[in-house]
Amino acid sequence: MDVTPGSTGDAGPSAASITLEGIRKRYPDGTEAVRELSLEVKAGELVVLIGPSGCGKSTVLRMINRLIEPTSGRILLGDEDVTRVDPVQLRRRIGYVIQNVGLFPHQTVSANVATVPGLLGWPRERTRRRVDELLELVGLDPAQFGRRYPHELSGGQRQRVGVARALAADPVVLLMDEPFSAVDPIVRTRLQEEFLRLQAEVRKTIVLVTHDLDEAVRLGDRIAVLSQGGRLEQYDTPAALLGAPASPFVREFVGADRGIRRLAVTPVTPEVLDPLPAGGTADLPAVPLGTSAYDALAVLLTSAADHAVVTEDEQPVGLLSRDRVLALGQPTD
Ligand SMILES: Nc1ncnc2c1ncn2[C@@H]1O[C@H](COP(=O)(O)OP(=O)(O)OP(=O)(O)O)[C@@H](O)[C@H]1O
Repeated sequence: MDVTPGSTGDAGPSAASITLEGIRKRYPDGTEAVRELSLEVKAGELVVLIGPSGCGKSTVLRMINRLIEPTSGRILLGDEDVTRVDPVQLRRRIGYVIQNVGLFPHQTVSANVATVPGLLGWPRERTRRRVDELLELVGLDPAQFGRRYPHELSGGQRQRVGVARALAADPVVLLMDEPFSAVDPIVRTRLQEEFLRLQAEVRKTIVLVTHDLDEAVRLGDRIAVLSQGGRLEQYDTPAALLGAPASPFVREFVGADRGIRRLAVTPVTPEVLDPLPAGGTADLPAVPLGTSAYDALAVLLTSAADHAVVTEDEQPVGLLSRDRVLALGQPTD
């Protein structure tokens, strides 16, 4: 697999779809961690696995890179059955990021990021260029951080090195198990935002496990909600999941404040606007079209107005009432 800068700009050869076909995992002690799960992740898509503790999320993730062998079922990367690939070779093509990063403590940041290129036998100069490129991509200056050791970094910086290391050999898939949970909430939000920017650039196929519904809603193109035994309760976009939970289990799981969460993922669109008043809109607060309903509501509450004027290219296009915004948070089921 070649790693030419610029070849990572779309979901072409640098990302592969993942298909789970009726996978099952029964541990030797008889625990049925995953009874039967089928799921398809498109190339370049970020899918979040979420569900209560012990429902089998990590087991599913680790079956994809064969750290855990499925008891039965098939897992395809693109159209290739992973159970027929040598597991060591497979793992070099799948980036894996875990909660406490798992950096090698006695190796520098650069050496950590160079791990997989080293295993693949890349020439030294190519590896060096790739390491610098990746450190820059995750927002760490190679000259400043490349020679440090993991203990000389903050938790957030370590996390970024973990992501850079996972991306080093341009994997076709990235698996992330609670990647942001070891840092405090403020750093966490910032890392999530940076990560979304990074994903917009590299467009990997990503499967991410989390306990945190806000994180799932913020990051996921689609969210798979699992219950005990790896049962798939719902597989949907964040807005659809929050707007129309498919079962009482999902409704309870997404919780009572889902209206607020829904506002955060619902943009203000022309359909919800009222016509502009004849008398002008001079005193009303303004929000651009496409703003989240959550941010629009915040503007209305802060200005104590009943309406905001919605703009496109700074031109007023309609009026948004507070009632209309609140209605956007109502479930559709
Ligand atoms: N090696 C093992 N042997 C036996 N049972 C196991 C093993 N590993 C995990 N399990 C069990 O399989 C089930 C699923 O575990 P898994 O770690 O996949 O869940 P999870 O959803 O990732 O949990 P958490 O959110 O708490 O990390 C649990 O009941 C767990 O106790």
